[in-house]
Amino acid sequence: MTGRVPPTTIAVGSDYDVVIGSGVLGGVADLLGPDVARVLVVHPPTLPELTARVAAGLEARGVVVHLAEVPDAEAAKTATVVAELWGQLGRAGFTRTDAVVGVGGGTVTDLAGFVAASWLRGVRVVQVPTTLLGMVDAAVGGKTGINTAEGKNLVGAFHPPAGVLCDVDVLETLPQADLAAGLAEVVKCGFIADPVILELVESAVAADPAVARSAANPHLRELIERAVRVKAEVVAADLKESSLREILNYGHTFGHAIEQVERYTWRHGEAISVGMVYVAELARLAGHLTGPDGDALVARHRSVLESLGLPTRYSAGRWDELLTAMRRDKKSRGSTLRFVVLDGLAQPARLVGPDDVLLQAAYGLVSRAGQGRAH
Ligand SMILES: NC(=O)c1ccc[n+]([C@@H]2O[C@H](COP(=O)([O-])OP(=O)(O)OC[C@H]3O[C@@H](n4cnc5c(N)ncnc54)[C@H](O)[C@@H]3O)[C@@H](O)[C@H]2O)c1
Ligand SMILES: O=C(O)C(=O)C[C@@H](O)[C@H](O)[C@H](O)COP(=O)(O)O
Ligand SMILES: [Zn+2]
Repeated sequence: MTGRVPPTTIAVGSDYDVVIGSGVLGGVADLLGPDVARVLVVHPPTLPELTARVAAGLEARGVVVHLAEVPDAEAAKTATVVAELWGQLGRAGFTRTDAVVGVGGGTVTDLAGFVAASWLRGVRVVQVPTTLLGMVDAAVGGKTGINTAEGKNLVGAFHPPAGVLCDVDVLETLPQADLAAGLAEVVKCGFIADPVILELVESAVAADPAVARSAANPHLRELIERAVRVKAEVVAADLKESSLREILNYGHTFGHAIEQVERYTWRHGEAISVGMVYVAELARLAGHLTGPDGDALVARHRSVLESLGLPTRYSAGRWDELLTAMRRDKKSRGSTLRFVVLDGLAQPARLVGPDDVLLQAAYGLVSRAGQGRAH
């Protein structure tokens, strides 16, 4: 895929680097610092070989490795799992010079980051994302967290990693649906900040739609780098989401609600795909997207996402549950819902407290009786 291309390093402000390339996994030990004696490697059950490679690399540098296998996917992001990992760290005597390494998709990097943020009030974490979504989004930016029964990512901390290593070779084994889910967050970066991303996706789809949705997408490396650059720039300016960072949450108010209502049986990127179409429709109804250009931009959301095999519709008849979940969105202020919308391509804005009639009308435009993930 990207075999001979040298690694690219993208700095997140002056805090840490995201390294993207082929065979970059060996860099984990260098990011942990000279004092580290113990490392907890948090990993899913699906990646035994990759985990063993990371562990062997650390052991070769004299580090004592403790492996923590956690449940796959969203089941990892629970208080129960966090408490188990705290127990493991305590029994092994982890001190402030020791560290956590997250090897896995976004669920693992969110969990590992939160465990590192909370242990002894903060130890070093190095993130080794193994999904496209983890590389372009979850592992970058220091947002860590877990879910509670009441909603998505309701408990967490801002805890930037010491570094992020994105080894693009590992994407070869990623299931196609997970690759496409990662592309949803890449496309998000295209709509909020970097339209070249959309052009690259559209040209790959025009050449071969099946290839465009796979790790063989000829633009994949550039897409990863562009999405990471968008995120790095935003996060460097506003780590704690006082304002600008909210744009990375485009499509997430409705998307997170779908995830919760569906009890996390939808992939995050799939839910965010529908969420982006929802908020594009809402922006049009609320007068943020107007005229033929506005119509075309809403249509482009559907065409790009559907061309990648991503869902753009959600079942009808779930409005009350969705609204309850949306009210717990972190962008809400009191009982006022706030959405990231577009005033145009790469022109993010905020929609504050839209009328319930508009909210529900936008739902009508993305829902169809009896349809779940179908387009
Ligand atoms: N912190 C943030 O800023 C941020 C940003 C975006 C998303 N997220 C979170 O990320 C999570 C979604 O992450 P995800 O899409 O990576 O899902 P995931 O972590 O569930 O991984 C998807 C699936 O791929 C498998 N997998 C991982 N790497 C693989 C590989 N190389 N080969 C084969 N299989 C592999 C996993 O075992 C899992 O079954 C959500 O919880 C979301 O909330 C966080
Ligand atoms: O980094 C951010 O900020 C984001 O919002 C990126 C999102 O893609 C990501 O899903 C994030 O975890 C959502 O955060 P939340 O604050 O809405 O839980
Ligand atoms: Zn997301």
